[in-house]
Amino acid sequence: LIPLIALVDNSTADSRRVKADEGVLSVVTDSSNHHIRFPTKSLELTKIRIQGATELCNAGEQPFVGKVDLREQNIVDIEELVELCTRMEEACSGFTRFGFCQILDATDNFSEKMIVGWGGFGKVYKGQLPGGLNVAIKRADEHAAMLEVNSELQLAKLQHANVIRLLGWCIHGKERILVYEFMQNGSLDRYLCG
Ligand SMILES: Nc1ncnc2c1ncn2[C@@H]1O[C@H](COP(=O)(O)OP(=O)(O)OP(=O)(O)O)[C@@H](O)[C@H]1O
Repeated sequence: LIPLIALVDNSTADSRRVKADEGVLSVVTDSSNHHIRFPTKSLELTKIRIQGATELCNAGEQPFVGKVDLREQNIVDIEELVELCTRMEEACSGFTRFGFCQILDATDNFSEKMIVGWGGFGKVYKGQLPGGLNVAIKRADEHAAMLEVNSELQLAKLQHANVIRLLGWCIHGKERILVYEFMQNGSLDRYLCG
């Protein structure tokens, strides 16, 4: 499981080499632009640098050794992915960023039996976090347009007693996942429409 992590700095002529800041892994991309070489084994890759900008994003913790083929990992466009992560970090600041492994654990590997509903965004799974908290995990369909993810996010940012609370999010490869508090009593439409 390789996450969406890259240090890609196109801001200078010798853009292939990305310098490390404190706590940030230094990587060198090869000429095909599809590989990222990790000069050393890192067990604590926690941040990414984007386009030479100063801001750093949490990028989860993953072990990496040597060379990673982004295409094999279904990460087709690393820049898009990095940009998406940045936007999510901005849009969802204050919300937890869940690791994909946490999501897999919580949903028993997206088991069918954990599905509680299906909406315009995609399937909704019931999950349980390690502390025992029940959550609703919304997994965007592969074809779900970015528009839907964004509008879901706009709604999620509303903080109100009568609006389901967004707890966090996860982006992994092509996966777009939102984690909400779980509503034990089901959907309102069941009460309204029977
Ligand atoms: N937080 C939650 N807790 C419990 N169940 C949920 C939660 N969120 C969604 N569900 C279940 O998943 C179903 C689909 O929800 P979702 O919000 O994705 O779509 P919708 O609002 O019903 O439709 P649309 O996305 O098309 O507007 C709901 O009808 C409900 O049964």
